[in-house]
Amino acid sequence: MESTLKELSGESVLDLVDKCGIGGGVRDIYGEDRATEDQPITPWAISVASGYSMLRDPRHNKGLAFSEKERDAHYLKGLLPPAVISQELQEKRLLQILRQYTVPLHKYMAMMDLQERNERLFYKLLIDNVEELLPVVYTPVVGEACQKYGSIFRRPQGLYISLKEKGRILEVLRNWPEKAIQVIVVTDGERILGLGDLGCQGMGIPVGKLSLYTGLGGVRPSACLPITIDVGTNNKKLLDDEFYIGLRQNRATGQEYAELLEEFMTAVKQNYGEKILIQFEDFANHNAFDLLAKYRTTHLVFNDDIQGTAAVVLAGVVSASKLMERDLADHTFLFLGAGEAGTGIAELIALEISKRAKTPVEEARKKIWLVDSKGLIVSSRKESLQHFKLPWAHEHEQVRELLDAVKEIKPSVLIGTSGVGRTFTKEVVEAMAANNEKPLILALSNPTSQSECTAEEAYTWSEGRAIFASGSPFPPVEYKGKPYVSGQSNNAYIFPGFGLGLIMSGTIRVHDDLLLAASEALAAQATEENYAKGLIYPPFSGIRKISAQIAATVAAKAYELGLATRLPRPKDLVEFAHSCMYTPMYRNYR
Ligand SMILES: NC(=O)C1=CN([C@@H]2O[C@H](COP(=O)(O)OP(=O)(O)OC[C@H]3O[C@@H](n4cnc5c(N)ncnc54)[C@H](OP(=O)(O)O)[C@@H]3O)[C@@H](O)[C@H]2O)C=CC1
Ligand SMILES: CC(=O)C(=O)O
Ligand SMILES: [Mg+2]
Repeated sequence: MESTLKELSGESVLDLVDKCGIGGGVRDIYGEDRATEDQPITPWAISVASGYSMLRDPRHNKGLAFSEKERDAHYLKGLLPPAVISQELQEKRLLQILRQYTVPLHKYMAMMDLQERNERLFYKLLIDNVEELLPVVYTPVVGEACQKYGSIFRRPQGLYISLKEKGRILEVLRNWPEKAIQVIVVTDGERILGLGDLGCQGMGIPVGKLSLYTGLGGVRPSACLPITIDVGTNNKKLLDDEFYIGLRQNRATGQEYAELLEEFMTAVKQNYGEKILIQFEDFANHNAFDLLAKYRTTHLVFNDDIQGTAAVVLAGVVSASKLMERDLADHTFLFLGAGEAGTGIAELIALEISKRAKTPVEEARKKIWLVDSKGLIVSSRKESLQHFKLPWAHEHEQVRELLDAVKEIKPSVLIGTSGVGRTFTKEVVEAMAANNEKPLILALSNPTSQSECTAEEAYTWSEGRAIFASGSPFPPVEYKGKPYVSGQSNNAYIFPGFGLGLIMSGTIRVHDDLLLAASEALAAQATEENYAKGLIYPPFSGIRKISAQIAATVAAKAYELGLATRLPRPKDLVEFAHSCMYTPMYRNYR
């Protein structure tokens, strides 16, 4: 292997491991990413893959793109029809097939089949057509896929850890075939998008998020591990469903739950080391905040719903402020929904305002108001509020309805994080438009069915004046003959680049300043051209470049804070980020 790597890069294995492995960094010990398209690489497996097994291995399979030489050398003759076609042509054919499906779930299933069959083609298709395919492998369609996961189940993806494995979690982790894991996305399935408790069927979410780690952030697929922790479900419909794939019992809670999670967190570190990144995803808030608080000082963890969402929304608000010609500190914010996303965003906005104005964060919080299922969060409710709502319990009389809260508080920014669809009614949007020349309205709940309002509603009810973005995408809208393109305010803008930045710098802990850095990097990517169209985020079509910028900015901040362990610090972090990114082009096999 050493000579192969030397040929490829002119460096020894030790040089490479030193550069990319020890002390963090993206490992490329097989030289796959360094090889140019015309340089041959070895298709490493436990043994050299060949013949039929090579065709069945999604990491090496190229289908009809195997050359004559490769077919000869790897015992593929006769296993493929005679035609040799390029990856580009394969991509064209697949796109045509996908576009023929009229049912979105069928597109999702076709994409999952492709991922299982030919990994590089899957990622090439996704990267080249990200705006078209993001809604398929991610929200909204992944939501429906999770709801029907048992019925559409074909081959298992990811690792399932259930209560049955208590006491043996390390053993289960070791069953996973890849050893050099760098990022885990884990859920317990209790709050899947805005669809509630989907138990073990939440697996679609870590699988989808990790596809984006690779497609959008360039983290090697073999370094990604999706995990679902199955402690049961309280979803009666699923428990009664004969095709349900999870444990058929109500959720474990309290000590039983905490012990399983503790064993999991310990086993992950034992198996993969200190620098394994663990992303908590779609846990219910009664566990999410506690897990984050418990493990943020001992593990490299972050909660995407609380922290990733906060970074992307802060970036959107900063961009929108330019369009609104206002300072961040001059806004008044009102949230519908005071859970993970709502309070996470609120806290990061307050932190940014306090840093900019050099005022205490408590002062900055006073301009931010939240409404939960019981109404406006006010100080007279303090006795019964969950701990994460307490900082937002300002002095005010009780207000039950969102519309009344909008009229009383007169926010310039309205953010929906309730998980309940159609809650930004015509009256609510009209009230926002009555108080603001350009109201900023963010309907963040996913999937589309749970969006607080549609793009069309936001533009029509505000007479074309709203600046609007949503968690799941909406098609362009025409209002009074004028086209309106809305943005997608989704943590997918942040977590792939954020994770890459942590990994490539060997960062050992997540600090709030890293989230602020990621947010700033994203906001800086929005251009005048985007603003002119009313867009507060750059389009997803440029996401790999955006992710590299985010990764570099996050890594730079991590070095500054002394949290990065990959030394020496690369001089040009943007260039380093690009060089670390997985590219999905086929490689030639010797
Ligand atoms: N766009 C993005 O990137 C992201 C979007 N989201 C979306 O945000 C939504 C919420 O997620 P998350 O914060 O984690 O969920 P949580 O369960 O933590 O919070 C939901 C909040 O909404 C409140 N709520 C529920 N129903 C109503 C109602 N009818 N009126 C007013 N408030 C209500 C709840 O009130 P109470 O506390 O009283 O129960 C709670 O405060 C989901 O749909 C999710 O998909 C989440 C993360 C990222
Ligand atoms: C986007 C996301 O993370 C959510 O809706 O939960
Ligand atoms: Mg989520």
